Amino acid sequence: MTITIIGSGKVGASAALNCGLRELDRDILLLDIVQGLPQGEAMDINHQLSERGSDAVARGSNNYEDMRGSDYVVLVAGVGRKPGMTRMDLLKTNAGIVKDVAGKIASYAKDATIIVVTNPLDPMTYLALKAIGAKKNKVMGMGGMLDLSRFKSFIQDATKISRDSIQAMVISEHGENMLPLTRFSSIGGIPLHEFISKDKAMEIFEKTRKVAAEVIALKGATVYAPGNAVATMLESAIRDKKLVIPVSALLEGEYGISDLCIGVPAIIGAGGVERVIELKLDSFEQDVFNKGVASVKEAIKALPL
Ligand SMILES: NC(=O)c1ccc[n+]([C@@H]2O[C@H](COP(=O)([O-])OP(=O)(O)OC[C@H]3O[C@@H](n4cnc5c(N)ncnc54)[C@H](O)[C@@H]3O)[C@@H](O)[C@H]2O)c1
Ligand SMILES: O=C(O)C[C@H](O)C(=O)O
Repeated sequence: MTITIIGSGKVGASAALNCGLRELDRDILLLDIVQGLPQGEAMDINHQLSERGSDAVARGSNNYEDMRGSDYVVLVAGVGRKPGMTRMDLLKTNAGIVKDVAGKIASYAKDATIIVVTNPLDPMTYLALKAIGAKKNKVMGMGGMLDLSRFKSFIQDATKISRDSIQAMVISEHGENMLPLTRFSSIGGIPLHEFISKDKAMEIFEKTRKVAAEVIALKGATVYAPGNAVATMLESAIRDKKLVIPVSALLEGEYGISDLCIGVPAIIGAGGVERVIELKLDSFEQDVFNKGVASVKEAIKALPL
């Protein structure tokens, strides 16, 4: 079995390290167009893995043929946003890269389970799915899983209760219309609203939506949490854990939406996206979700399909 990570920059390398630490696979292949980068990252990662007793081995390559027959592929090639930009501002540049990489995946690992990370996440997930010609359950975007980790960290900050007891959900666009669902979040199974006021919940809602831009303004990119989020999704698929996590998935009637990828809760197992879970949204939540759908729909119109 092989996990191939296409794009060995900051997030690709972090994803490889997190996969290695969890020993999700013995063979982790890092690919990139920059000579030396994936090879150097693989060496550095292996030095840490050997000290941690993990038998996973990373290798680096600039040759797409090396990914032939990979079972899991992470597509994280592309540019990141600069301070002041939205993720959607990357649409044109990254669509070209994702289309090109999707062609390689179609040639060498068409049947793989694919996790898309490149931004803007929801349109890129849709583009990859269509350009690869993969089955819809085999392609999912990583966005909500990362938003969720931020949301949980703000809940912990507000309540000072163990992160282990916090359950939360974030859906909709991984972008300007992100929807942290305070109503579907809980601590120890007890609704979040028993612990924090409505005002505090609203404050956390806004912080979750904006915090990635804050990290980018401070250090240039988000790195560790995205790498971990990718590994959590892969772990659920590889170990058939059937975690309920938010992923960008192709909707075909769920939430009244068709032919569009957007963040929704789903069961992730050996079959990939095994089931999309539909939630009954209230009017405020539905309004944000509708805006997310409209934004992704508009972006899809501009894709090189
Ligand atoms: N979905 C999310 O939650 C999430 C989180 C973090 C970052 N991202 C996105 O992930 C992408 C990568 O971020 P990063 O910080 O790792 O960027 P980075 O610049 O550090 O790395 C990107 C890498 O992609 C490589 N690349 C470009 N074109 C390629 C191609 N055709 N084939 C192979 N490799 C290619 C580059 O050489 C570079 O090494 C960005 O679009 C960023 O916005 C998404
Ligand atoms: O915010 C970004 O541009 C990167 C990524 O989507 C994130 O949420 O960390």
